Amino acid sequence: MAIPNVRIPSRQLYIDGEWREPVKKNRIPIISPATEEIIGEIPAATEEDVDIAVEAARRALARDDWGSTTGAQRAKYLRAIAAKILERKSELAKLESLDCGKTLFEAAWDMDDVAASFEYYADLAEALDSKRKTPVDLHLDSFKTYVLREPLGVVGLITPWNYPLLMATWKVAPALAAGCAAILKPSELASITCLELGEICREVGLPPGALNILTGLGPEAGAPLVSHPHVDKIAFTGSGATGVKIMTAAAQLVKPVTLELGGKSPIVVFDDIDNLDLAVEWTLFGCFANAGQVCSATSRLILQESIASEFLERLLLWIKNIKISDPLEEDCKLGPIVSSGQYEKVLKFISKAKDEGATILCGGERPQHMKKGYYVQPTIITDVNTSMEIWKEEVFGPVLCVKTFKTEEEAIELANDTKYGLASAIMSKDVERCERFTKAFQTGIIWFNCSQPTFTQLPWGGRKRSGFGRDLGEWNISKCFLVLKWPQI
Ligand SMILES: NC(=O)C1=CN([C@@H]2O[C@H](COP(=O)(O)OP(=O)(O)OC[C@H]3O[C@@H](n4cnc5c(N)ncnc54)[C@H](O)[C@@H]3O)[C@@H](O)[C@H]2O)C=CC1
Ligand code: BAL
Ligand code: NA
Repeated sequence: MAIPNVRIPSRQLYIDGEWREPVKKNRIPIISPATEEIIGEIPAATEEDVDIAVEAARRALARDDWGSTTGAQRAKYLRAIAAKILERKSELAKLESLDCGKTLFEAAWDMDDVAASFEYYADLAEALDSKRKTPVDLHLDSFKTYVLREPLGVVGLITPWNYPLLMATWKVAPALAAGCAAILKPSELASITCLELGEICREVGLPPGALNILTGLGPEAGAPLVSHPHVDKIAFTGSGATGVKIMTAAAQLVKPVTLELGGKSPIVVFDDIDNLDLAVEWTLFGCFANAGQVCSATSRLILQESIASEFLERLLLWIKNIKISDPLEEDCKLGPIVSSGQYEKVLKFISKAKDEGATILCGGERPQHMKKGYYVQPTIITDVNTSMEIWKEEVFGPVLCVKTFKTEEEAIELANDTKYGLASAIMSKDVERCERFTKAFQTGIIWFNCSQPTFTQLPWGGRKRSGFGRDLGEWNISKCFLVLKWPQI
């Protein structure tokens, strides 16, 4: 099978509209998750570069060419970025796939979503112009006022590796639509396409400093951004542990944060489903898409006892059709885990589950035909109890754990038996029951008879330890990147 060729561009940090070598000249190797070979390198920013980028962002806000733009003017830049993404879609998808190991098919999907997000926030930027000033009637002759919506200022956007360019876009597009100046810090494990976003911004003539892109390590490039006194807000997607560090550091400056921290989401399957195979397909997609490296992956299957054995048999049949290969190969359905560290972590979760007495129904190991690369077989774990680590902790790999239930009450209790609250799914043909679950599920996102479809118009985010704040939708702009004030006139 021919693997498509693509050149990895050599880039510097994107600061003030230009490529700029990191002050300390450090670089980080890019390791292919499919071959374990070094395939390039990215610049590694440190505190010194953060200072330079923050100054560039502040200057952009002070300059008319960015700081005094209307929403309609900013929408033009966003649309131009969307058009360039689509123009380079096939190359960007290949770069994404090479960098983080996701299948080429899924990477191409991501690029469509990236372009659609920029388009969507272009529409919202235009709509902002008429909402900038909202008169409020105080029913008084002596006092008049209005509420003014302004960009929040300089915002730091710290993003993960599972959907590298898409997760960056979910924050960059609304920040620019609102008129903020942004500093994006992508994950050191997958930064290639985010650097290409810098090139695209340069090509479309986005005013210098409006978006700056600092690649580098979390503690060296992310932490100084969080503690910088002139960064007005941090929006973060990633692990709970890093979320806690960010919130703690930001609290010292009373800096607002939004946190999207993943989860351990349930998929509850009732015995009244019409189409067993369709439910099986959604269950597999919900847990194994992107090799399970999805914050909203429905990785706890809660299955009605009466159909459990038949459902599991079908899962096992379907799982055999999942093609595991180099993610750039056509028809690949499951690529590698992003890095050796994450790969080891996933295997450790599986071996701990075994030690705690669970049964590995299938998978659990490296696929024998893949000699190199961080591949893990799609894995189903049964005989799980609620005190086991595999039930409680986010694996971020292709690992599904299963528990059965008899009654609806029991299903609800199991579904909510988690510290997380990002997403949940229910499979049942009983519409009223689905409605009851809408209320019962303690999560921000709820799917009926499917798992994972995501829409740019709808708020994305969690409850409990999955964090707070929302990406996507109009709430993202209004709550994260705009600030309200009112003058008495
Ligand atoms: N919610 C989600 O979508 C994601 C959840 N995760 C979870 O996190 C686990 C570990 O993955 P990691 O790559 O280590 O995630 P991470 O949370 O450490 O990384 C996310 C981002 O935070 C940055 N970062 C790390 N330490 C920082 C600090 N002290 N200050 C500021 N920024 C910092 C990283 O450089 C990266 O850009 C995964 O196994 C998974 O469970 C990982 C990626 C995405
Ligand atoms: N479906 C994309 C959301 C995430 O994993 O962060
Ligand atoms: Na990578």
